[in-house]
Amino acid sequence: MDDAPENLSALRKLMVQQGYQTFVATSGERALKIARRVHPDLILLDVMMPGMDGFETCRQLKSHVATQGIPVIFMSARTETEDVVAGFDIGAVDYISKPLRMAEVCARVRTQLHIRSKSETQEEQAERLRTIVNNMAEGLLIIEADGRIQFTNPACDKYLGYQENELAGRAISELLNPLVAQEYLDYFERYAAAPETAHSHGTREVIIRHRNGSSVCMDLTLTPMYLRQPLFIGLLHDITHHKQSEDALQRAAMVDPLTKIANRRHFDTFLEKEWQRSMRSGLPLSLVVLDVDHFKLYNDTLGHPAGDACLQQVAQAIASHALRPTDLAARYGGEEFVLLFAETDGDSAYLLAESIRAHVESLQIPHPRSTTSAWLTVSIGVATIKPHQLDNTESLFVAADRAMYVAKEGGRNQVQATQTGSAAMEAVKALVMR
Ligand SMILES: Nc1nc2c(ncn2[C@@H]2O[C@H](COP(=O)(O)OP(=O)(O)OP(=O)(O)O)[C@@H](O)[C@H]2O)c(=O)[nH]1
Repeated sequence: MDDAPENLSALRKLMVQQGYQTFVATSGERALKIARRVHPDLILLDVMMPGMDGFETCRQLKSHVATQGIPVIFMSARTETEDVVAGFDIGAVDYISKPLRMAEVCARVRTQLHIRSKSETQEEQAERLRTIVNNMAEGLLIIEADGRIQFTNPACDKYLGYQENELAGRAISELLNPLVAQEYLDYFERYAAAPETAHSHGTREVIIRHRNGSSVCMDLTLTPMYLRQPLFIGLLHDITHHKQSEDALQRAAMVDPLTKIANRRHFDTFLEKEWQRSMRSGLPLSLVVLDVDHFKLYNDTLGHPAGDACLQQVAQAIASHALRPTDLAARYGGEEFVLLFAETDGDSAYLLAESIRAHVESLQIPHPRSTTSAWLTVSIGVATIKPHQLDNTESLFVAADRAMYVAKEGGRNQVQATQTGSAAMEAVKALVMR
């Protein structure tokens, strides 16, 4: 922009020669209009103009959001320091003195365009990265070597229930369990001491404390980075849903579909665990085996679906007696149920078995053709053992089964118990006695 047409045409010619697309204006108003319309990469502004001068034009360019980013170079015969400083204060990027030396104009224009194109790419890149970080589904954390959180993205804040910037400055130990946090801190320290030798920490499943106190299960991928200082980029991936369905599947695999109490597989695992515990503690373990009396007859008389419903009722009654965390009731097969009472001696187990028997009888499930009772009944065998290294669970089952058959033969609807002692211990004792 210049009010002198000869200056304008000389400048235009020069710019066109350099390969720039050029627009000219002889007044501030016209220059503003063109600037808003074509959004040029650079504006050369004459300072002294009739009407709106160059400084005012520049002020207006800078006050308008669409034009404030366009670099302005002043051209003026007024080259006193205060004029030049005033030009820069208004927001110019350069100040060229008149009369113009065209080679100098070209050099200054080239420099400004170069700076602008570079800073634009940097800004664009930063903007792109910001958009990605703010919109990605994964939670992002930047952690410093001392375990302090430097930055979190919105997904991370959302997963963990925090406001924007609320996590910055906090320690990761506030989010993780102390052992896991210490493991990470040790890793950070190792990496900070020798960044070139340390390996990536990879991905692991962690339980993170939500702001509301609950726990969320997440995959945390940690990548070390050296950006003027050692930093750790954490990526959080929510696996709570995945975990829930995994847990549901696992639970389903432990439950008998008909009666909804533990299945045989679960019982065997449970027994194995309690057996080991009992060996360490020296406390007795009692196994109760129950079999529904004349159940074939029940099915034959009332039909298989009635048999199923009856098994469900019996299962619930039995399970209601497994009250302690060390007790477990399970359907072991067909119409056979088992209960484990850990840390329970023979007398207590007998009493428990007797109350289960009475409970089933009290359900008064009609069994029209039973020769034992008008109601459905169960026969129960109890075996108790203080297991030793050389014993196995099999022998406990055999003992309880035998007791159960004694109950069947003794007229059904009764409990029979056997104190097996420890078969292995008995064998050892027998050897010593010899
Ligand atoms: N309705 C139903 N019946 C089952 C199920 N599993 C096993 N049974 C039946 O349970 C019956 C078990 O019969 P038996 O082992 O001969 O013994 P019982 O008739 O109970 O007689 P005792 O044990 O001698 O008192 C069989 O007829 C099986 O078909 C089931 O899931 N549902």
